[in-house]
Amino acid sequence: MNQVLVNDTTLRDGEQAAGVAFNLQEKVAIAKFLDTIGVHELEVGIPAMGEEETRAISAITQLDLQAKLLGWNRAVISDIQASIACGLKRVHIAIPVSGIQIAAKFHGQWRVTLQQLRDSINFALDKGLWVSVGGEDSSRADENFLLDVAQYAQEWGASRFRFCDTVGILDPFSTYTKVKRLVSALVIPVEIHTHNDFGLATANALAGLKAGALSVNTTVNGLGERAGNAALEEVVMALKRIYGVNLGIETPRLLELSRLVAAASGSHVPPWKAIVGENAFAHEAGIHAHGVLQNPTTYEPFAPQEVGWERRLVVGKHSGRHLLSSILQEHGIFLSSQETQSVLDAVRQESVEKKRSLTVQELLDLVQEQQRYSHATIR
Ligand SMILES: CC(=O)SCCNC(=O)CCNC(=O)[C@H](O)C(C)(C)COP(=O)(O)OP(=O)(O)OC[C@H]1O[C@@H](n2cnc3c(N)ncnc32)[C@H](O)[C@@H]1OP(=O)(O)O
Ligand SMILES: O=C(O)CCC(=O)C(=O)O
Repeated sequence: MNQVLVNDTTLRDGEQAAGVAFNLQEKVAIAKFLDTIGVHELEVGIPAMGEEETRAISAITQLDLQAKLLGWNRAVISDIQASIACGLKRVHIAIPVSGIQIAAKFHGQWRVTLQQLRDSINFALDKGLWVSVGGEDSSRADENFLLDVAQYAQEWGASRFRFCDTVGILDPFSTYTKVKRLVSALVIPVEIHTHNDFGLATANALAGLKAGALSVNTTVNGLGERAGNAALEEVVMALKRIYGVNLGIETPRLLELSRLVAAASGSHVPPWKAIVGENAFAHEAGIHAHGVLQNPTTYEPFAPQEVGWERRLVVGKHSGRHLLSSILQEHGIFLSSQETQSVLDAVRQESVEKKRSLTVQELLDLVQEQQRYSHATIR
């Protein structure tokens, strides 16, 4: 897996998330950031969408980024002309490959579908473009038909084939089997594109890579159609930490990138989101905090700084004496075991009332209050 390339599609599939609409400045800022941290390839948008989108894509193509830039196209010549007009040198041409999609979009006329693909590949190659082909809905396609389309794409001059689990219906085992078969049948590299409808996008992306795909589509924060795509930060960190594959991406900036995309997309990242959620390195529970105070690796898969976080130890409903004492001692407060327990009881009560963990100041206020009224406490 050492040769894996990340082709991030935050600016295309990410932006397809319902309600998400980046402006030109946001698209440019995201592209620059992805490039700066070392993401290898960016799918920057869909030139066929019209003037506003082509202006943003053209602005990105003029940045002279290190990352390779790809425009998404239907198998339609005018789409490819729009990509050329943006200054793109690489085009992705998508074609539906499942019976369901060919029936709905091409009235079941698969020969017409293939002819359109051939014509658009020819057109793009004639214009000197690098061409990738995407099998939309590959996961639901008849497997022999999928192989035929991919082999035709290769024969007609495509340089890569994208296997798409468009509606996210695969699991890692079926992804592995299907992608392996495709990889074995082709000379050109395979790219894996997964969706998160069952929460398996990252796992499936990794399974595709294990099966021999050499390129993976990701989006920052897992943004994308419906339940989203495989998250860049998850794929990069899983490759680094589970498989020992370092892609050369500057991981300490992943949090900053996540915040940039969250702001531009107007979509909050859930606190429990892997890698970039605000609870990813927060510890409240007594047993965990006790362990982390001794040795952080007891409850952390890797150091928070590796992805831009600082560790947080917070007191709340589930905290225990060790954490409480440690925080208070940092503030010069040393309580007896009985006093600690009584502050802990008050912390639990207040956390339930506030429905959150407490700030350090709230904890200190509680201690002060407990000490002031200790004479009134029923023991
Ligand atoms: C799985 C994916 O994510 S695919 C990418 C999806 N992304 C988007 O749709 C976002 C951007 N899309 C758009 O801006 C518009 O849909 C456009 C500009 C591409 C096309 O807009 P419109 O001309 O208004 O068509 P509309 O979107 O209603 O319908 C899609 C058309 O593309 C055709 N089409 C869909 N996929 C393909 C394909 N891979 N190759 C060729 N034609 C295709 C459909 O059959 C339909 O054709 P028709 O107009 O001849 O019936
Ligand atoms: O590139 C393609 O072929 C389609 C990509 C896609 O977004 C999908 O199938 O989910």
